[in-house]
Amino acid sequence: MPSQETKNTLDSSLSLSKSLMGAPLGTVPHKSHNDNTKGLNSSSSSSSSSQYHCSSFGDQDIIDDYELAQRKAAEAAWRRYQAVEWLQKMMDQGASESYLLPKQPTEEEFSLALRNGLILCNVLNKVNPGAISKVVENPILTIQSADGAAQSAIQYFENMRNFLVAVGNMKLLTFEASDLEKGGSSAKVVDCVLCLKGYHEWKEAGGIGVWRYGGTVKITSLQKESSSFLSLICSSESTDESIDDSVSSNEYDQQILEFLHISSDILLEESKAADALTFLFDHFGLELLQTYLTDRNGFDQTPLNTMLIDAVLRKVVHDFTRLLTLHGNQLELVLKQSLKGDLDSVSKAEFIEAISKYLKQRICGDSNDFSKLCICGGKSGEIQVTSSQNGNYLERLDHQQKLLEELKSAFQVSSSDAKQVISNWEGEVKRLEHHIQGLEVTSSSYHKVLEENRLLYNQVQDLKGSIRVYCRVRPFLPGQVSGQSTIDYIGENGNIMIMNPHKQGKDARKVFSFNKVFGTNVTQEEVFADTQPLIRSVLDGFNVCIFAYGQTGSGKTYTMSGPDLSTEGTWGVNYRALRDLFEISKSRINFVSYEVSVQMIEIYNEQVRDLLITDGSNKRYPQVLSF
Ligand SMILES: Nc1ncnc2c1ncn2[C@@H]1O[C@H](COP(=O)(O)OP(=O)(O)OP(=O)(O)O)[C@@H](O)[C@H]1O
Repeated sequence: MPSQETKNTLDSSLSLSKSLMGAPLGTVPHKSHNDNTKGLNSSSSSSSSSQYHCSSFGDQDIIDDYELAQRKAAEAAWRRYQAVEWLQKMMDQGASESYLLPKQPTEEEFSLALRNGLILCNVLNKVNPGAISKVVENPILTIQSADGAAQSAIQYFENMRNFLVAVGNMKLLTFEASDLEKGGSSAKVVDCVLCLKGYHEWKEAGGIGVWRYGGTVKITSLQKESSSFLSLICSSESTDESIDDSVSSNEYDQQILEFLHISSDILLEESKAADALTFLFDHFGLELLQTYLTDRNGFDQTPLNTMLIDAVLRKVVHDFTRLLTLHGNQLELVLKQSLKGDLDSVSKAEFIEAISKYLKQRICGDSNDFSKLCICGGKSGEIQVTSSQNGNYLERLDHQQKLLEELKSAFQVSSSDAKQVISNWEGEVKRLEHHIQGLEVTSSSYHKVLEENRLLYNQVQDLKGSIRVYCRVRPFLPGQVSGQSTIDYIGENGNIMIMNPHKQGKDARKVFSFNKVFGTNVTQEEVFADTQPLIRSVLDGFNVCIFAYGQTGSGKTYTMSGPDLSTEGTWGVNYRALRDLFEISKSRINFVSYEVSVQMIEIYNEQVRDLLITDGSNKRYPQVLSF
């Protein structure tokens, strides 16, 4: 990096460059200035004193010239630093040749380091792999001294020649091998390196569009002897040459370069413009081709051959080029008119304003007048076709625009409907959620109540007595002699008074107590009513046993089974109990799963008999007595 003082000098040089853009051209410094980087600090300070000294004498021209020369020297050094910085960056860290190139070399150091061509060839091979197939590696002698360099002249000449040929083939800025010798123009070498750097950066960025060095000129072969504008602005500034009147044209070119200084943003815009032109050609050029190929004269079946295809393609390109040329000419005419033909003293701002004005005119007035600019082989008919096609496109575009609007409004209606439905559903879901929560609360409280009820219910059953004895009085059977009944009295509290007609006095009557006594006229339903609550207790997990006891013919079977199974009204306790059992278990099916099994046995004469046996064996179980 330059020292602070040097940097200040460079900065001031740059700001001077800007201020020169609007300055009258042709001012030439009279004093030469030796471009020595290491002498920049001293030259900077000495120039300050000189400037002060000269101005005290009032010779402003001399001051300006000297200042300009100083600025050019600083700028040349700055460019050289840039070139060196890039070369060092491109060389591998620790490469043998990297130490040859100091960070801020003098012009002589710069030339000496590059003279053997080794750095240049290796860097070029990195930018463009394989550009130089063989690089002669013999750098040691060249750096020792100028004599050493001479000893390896043959080797480095080969490198340099290969480098210059390769750079020339790439259409980049080049220089003469002698420019690296004493008295040569190292500035050209710097230009070549910076040109290579620019090319490398463009390639690294993807290589989009057409690469132009400095944003002004497409690099082709550089004609040194050419005095054309292009070659002039391509030629390098020679700050190490003596600055006198003979280089006034160089000064002029330099200032033009500064005037046309184009930033990287504009380069990007240029690239976009190239893309736009490609799009334009794809869109209109190829449409033009289709128009030419459309059959209008009944030659649809005419076979095409390479020659015809080439001719048609050439015509399309030719017509398209003419269209662009017409635009260019029109632009030139309008600009000249706008600038009133006074092109000798036009400022950049005026030129830009004229272009803006032209653009506005095109947008406001002429943009629809496409037919004027369309060239279809000079045939007015084709122009009309293009105009009508253009009209059709506009109609179609309008139609599609309307359809699009309709679709848009339909979509908005559907969208709002959908939103309404969604919001309704959300409301409904919330309502259901609320309802379910209520049901959950009710359900849980219901189960609590149910449990309480179950406990209380069974407590009641228990309080009624875990063992209950009921007495049922059988009526006289048909055909029985209806003599006097021994039943004297049946009380409500479960007492029954039995009368013995064969006895007298207090022994004639005896009172027996039961839980309840059923008279002769009691129905099967009434008898079961007292037993029924116990069935629910069974399903609540309590053990219940109901059995009938009595002498033969007393009515046990009648009470427990009933006289007629086909008549539900006469069903006894067993059937009614089973019916309730199934009904209650069915009502609890969502909460409890029950298994019901039935066994029917008879104990008679101290023998147990299975009454549900179906094989007719009349099986007995004397061993069951053990339970
Ligand atoms: N409450 C009643 N009302 C009308 N008839 C009855 C009643 N109880 C019993 N009977 C009748 O009395 C008769 C004897 O009854 P049942 O067969 O039920 O007696 P049992 O106690 O079962 O006799 P066993 O022990 O011999 O089997 C039957 O004809 C029956 O229909």
